[in-house]
Amino acid sequence: MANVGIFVGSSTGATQEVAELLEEQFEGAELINMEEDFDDLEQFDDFDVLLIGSSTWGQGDPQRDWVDPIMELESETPDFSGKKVAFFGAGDQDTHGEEFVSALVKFKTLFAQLGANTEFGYWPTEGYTYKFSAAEKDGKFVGLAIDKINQEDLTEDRVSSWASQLKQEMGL
Ligand SMILES: Cc1cc2nc3c(=O)[nH]c(=O)nc-3n(C[C@H](O)[C@H](O)[C@H](O)COP(=O)(O)O)c2cc1C
Repeated sequence: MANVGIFVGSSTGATQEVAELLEEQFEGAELINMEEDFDDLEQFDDFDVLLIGSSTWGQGDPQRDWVDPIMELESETPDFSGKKVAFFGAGDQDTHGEEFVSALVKFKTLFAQLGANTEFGYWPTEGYTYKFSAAEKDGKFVGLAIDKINQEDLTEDRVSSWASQLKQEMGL
């Protein structure tokens, strides 16, 4: 099995919870919390597969623990060609439905610019009610959208189906 690294930024634990569920699904995966475990960009080198997790804040912004790593990725532009990358994150489609999980697209754009293959883990928008999401492309989210605040009961099923989908798409 490929080395899977799950990198997650989470302020109230919602995206962290998803990361932990994913860790159970991918045998041998390593979970890196961006606040507690992340020191430098070389940590991405250890993995063939990256699962990148971030909630959305402000006007569709990434979670705060990602701010510095994103700036470093943008300035140092490491070569991520050969890596398979997918994205997940929590949002609030009711109170923040004007930018629901919008941060996911920023990660997808960045990792694609670094040469990674990011065409994995598109997720249906059916079953969500939101006004707008920058993370919606051709009628699908560019990664797994989770809403712990309004749809917590759906989280486990969403995570396990997304994990099965990724295993198939990535050939894991
Ligand atoms: C000030 C504030 C701004 C937020 N902005 C957004 C947003 O733009 N889009 C969204 O989907 N959710 C937004 N949220 C909701 C959070 O993403 C949501 O609470 C999420 O579960 C937090 O996940 P975390 O605990 O993994 O950080 C916002 C919440 C707060 C308090």
